[in-house]
Amino acid sequence: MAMQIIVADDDAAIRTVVSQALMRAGFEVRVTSNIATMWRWISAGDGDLVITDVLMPDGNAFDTLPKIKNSRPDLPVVVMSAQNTFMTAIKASEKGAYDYIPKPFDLTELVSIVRRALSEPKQGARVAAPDDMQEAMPLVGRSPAMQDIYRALARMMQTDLTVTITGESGTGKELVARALHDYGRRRKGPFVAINMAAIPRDLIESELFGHEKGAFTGAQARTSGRFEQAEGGTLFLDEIGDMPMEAQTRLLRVLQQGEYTIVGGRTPIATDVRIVAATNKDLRQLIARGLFREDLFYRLNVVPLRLPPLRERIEDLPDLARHFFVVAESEGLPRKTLSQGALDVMRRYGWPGNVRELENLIRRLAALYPQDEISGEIVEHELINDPIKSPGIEVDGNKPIDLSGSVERYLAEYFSSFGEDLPPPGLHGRILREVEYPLIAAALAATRGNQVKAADLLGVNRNTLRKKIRDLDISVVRSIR
Ligand SMILES: Nc1ncnc2c1ncn2[C@@H]1O[C@H](COP(=O)(O)OP(=O)(O)OP(=O)(O)O)[C@@H](O)[C@H]1O
Repeated sequence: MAMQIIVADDDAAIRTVVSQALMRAGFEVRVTSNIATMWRWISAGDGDLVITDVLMPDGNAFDTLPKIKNSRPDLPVVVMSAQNTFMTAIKASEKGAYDYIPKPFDLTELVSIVRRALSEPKQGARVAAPDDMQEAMPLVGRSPAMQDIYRALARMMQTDLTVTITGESGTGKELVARALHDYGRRRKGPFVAINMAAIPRDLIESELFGHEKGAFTGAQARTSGRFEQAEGGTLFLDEIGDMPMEAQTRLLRVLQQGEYTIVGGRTPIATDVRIVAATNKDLRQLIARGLFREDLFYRLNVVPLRLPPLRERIEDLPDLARHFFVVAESEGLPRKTLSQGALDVMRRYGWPGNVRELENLIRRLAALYPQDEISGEIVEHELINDPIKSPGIEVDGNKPIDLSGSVERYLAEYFSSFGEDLPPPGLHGRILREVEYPLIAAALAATRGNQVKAADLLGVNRNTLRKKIRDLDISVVRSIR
């Protein structure tokens, strides 16, 4: 006997195309335009699988999902929605949906999801997570590329699988790692992040695994490592490509055996930590050059997740820009919008610094311009003057650059742009940041990203430099030479 699929959607066109595709694939189909009828059929024991829209005239399918899971735990429910956000994908998964498909969708894909759901062994009800999720949106963007990420994340939330996130700098790798933790089953445990590129190489092992008293010169007491701090939670290993070989060997052992020894210690310590790694380097290339262990790569790359650069999902730009303006507003900056011209300029731009660069630009626009609507010219001006992208300063004629004079002129213009009003508070910090950012970026560029040399050049302590790089959100690109 043919399997029966219940299709619920208030859009008649969708009901028609979906049921035709399913019937062609050999299924029996029943359609309805509302939740009440869908629930009546389900509670009567009808249907082998349900495909449902989220918003319907008589309610929200997410509210009915727990009821369905309760009365028929084995019945797979596929949720389709036009509200293609991170939260929809996560909610579908949390409420026990078998899968979530963003609209518009490909019918062939829908049919193959249905086939897969019906052929998989029944797992019974998944434990629905407590409904304490905030509706705050951690990830913004509705492009097809981000939809793929959301669906992958929704599936991985329910597992402890090791995930490696690749993507250019500023694409949101750390944010994704946090979302995996915050909405996953370890959300009650700690999230500990460690950036391999920001810690002196010879200290990485002891940072990660801790050390015994006297393990090396300067080790005055037993110290816990990040693994211990992340127990029961998630450890985010950022810039994993920068991990020294010895630390890689220890990490491999953790992944293979679930235990490690602290530096200078003997007794293995069992650990329960989910690993999420990230890199903006090509690990396969590092393997080829003998800088990364191949066996570790395979252990880490259980679930690879590639975050596309912003230029490959430029349709997300308006949503992202709006989001960052709202964030700026919540920090006390005035509300702003972008003109069509501004959006056009931004769409044409390449965004080498990805979402982080956009975020910084929006913050500058919100802080520095009095206009409510930002024009294309302003954006163009800001992008040309981006300290990171224009190392050479345009000097007219042979006039020497007078920094104080320039700042003075800038401030005069800035104040006058507010007319009778004062600029938003926090001016001191903002101006120093504006000066400090290009200064540090220039030092890093001149030393090809070598932080030791850059610290020397600037005459600051290495740790101070590291802190500033972090605080100012400067992306350090190290060139190999
Ligand atoms: N999809 C997104 N929605 C909202 N904010 C985002 C998104 N992606 C990135 N961001 C923001 O952009 C900034 C950079 O993101 P993040 O630090 O996660 O990038 P990254 O890939 O880890 O960068 P790096 O490789 O340089 O460490 C952060 O402030 C983050 O909140």
